[in-house]
Amino acid sequence: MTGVLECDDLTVRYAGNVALSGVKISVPRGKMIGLVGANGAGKSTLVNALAGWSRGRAIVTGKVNLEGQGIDDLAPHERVTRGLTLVPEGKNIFVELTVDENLELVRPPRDTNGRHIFSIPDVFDFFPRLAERRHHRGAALSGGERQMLAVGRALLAGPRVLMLDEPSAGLAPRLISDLLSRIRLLVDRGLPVLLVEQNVKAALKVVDHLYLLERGRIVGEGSAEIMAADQRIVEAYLGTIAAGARA
Ligand SMILES: Nc1ncnc2c1ncn2[C@@H]1O[C@H](COP(=O)(O)OP(=O)(O)OP(=O)(O)O)[C@@H](O)[C@H]1O
Repeated sequence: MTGVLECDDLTVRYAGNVALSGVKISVPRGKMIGLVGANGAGKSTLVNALAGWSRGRAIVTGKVNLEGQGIDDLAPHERVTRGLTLVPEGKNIFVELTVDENLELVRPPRDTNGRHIFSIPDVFDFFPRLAERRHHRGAALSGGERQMLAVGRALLAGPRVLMLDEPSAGLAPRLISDLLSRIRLLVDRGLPVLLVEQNVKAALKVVDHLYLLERGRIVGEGSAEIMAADQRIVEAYLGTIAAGARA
């Protein structure tokens, strides 16, 4: 295994119901890796299992490695301390606090070795809209601004690798491509990103490599170029593009 974050034979069961089965993925240094699949395919189950938590009583087996070290026995907060950062679906901000306060609350990592270090001015450089809204409370932000704030908070924690669970949920198409291209800039600065995305068309524009998850199993993977031509991806997610190309 050579990625910054890897898992092998990762399996998650909920009361006998298998939500994830024998999953192997790798997130290499400086790459953006996409994970797509239909509703209920197991995408959130996978990133949550990597982060060390589950929404219910789950039995998790298999191996998870961060920088070559097994982290299977670590609690979620210990994984965060090691630099494995997840922005979960539904954001992760304090709605009663201002943008500034949300950012100031994040404790930077003690051990900066191998971490991607960002300051609050860096966050404002990546998301200028947040700087304009810095005195507004989380509750007053739009969906896109909340997502930027959630990502900004994750950056301040000094990630080794950043996992994003459907950052585009609820955003207008123009905002989706803007957000994803800003995240791509972070990757180009070296930060490895695992992106769970329902908008496959938008994901294919920014990721290096894509995994396709169906009913808890990885059923396809490849470069963005190869996966954009994969029959299953075209039929399930890019139908209108294919139809447009034929017209
Ligand atoms: N707490 C839970 N208890 C029991 N089953 C669960 C639980 N959470 C998820 N599941 C099941 O695990 C499977 C995968 O769900 P998951 O939410 O990971 O899918 P997803 O691909 O993220 O879907 P979506 O895009 O709708 O969020 C589904 O069959 C779901 O019903």
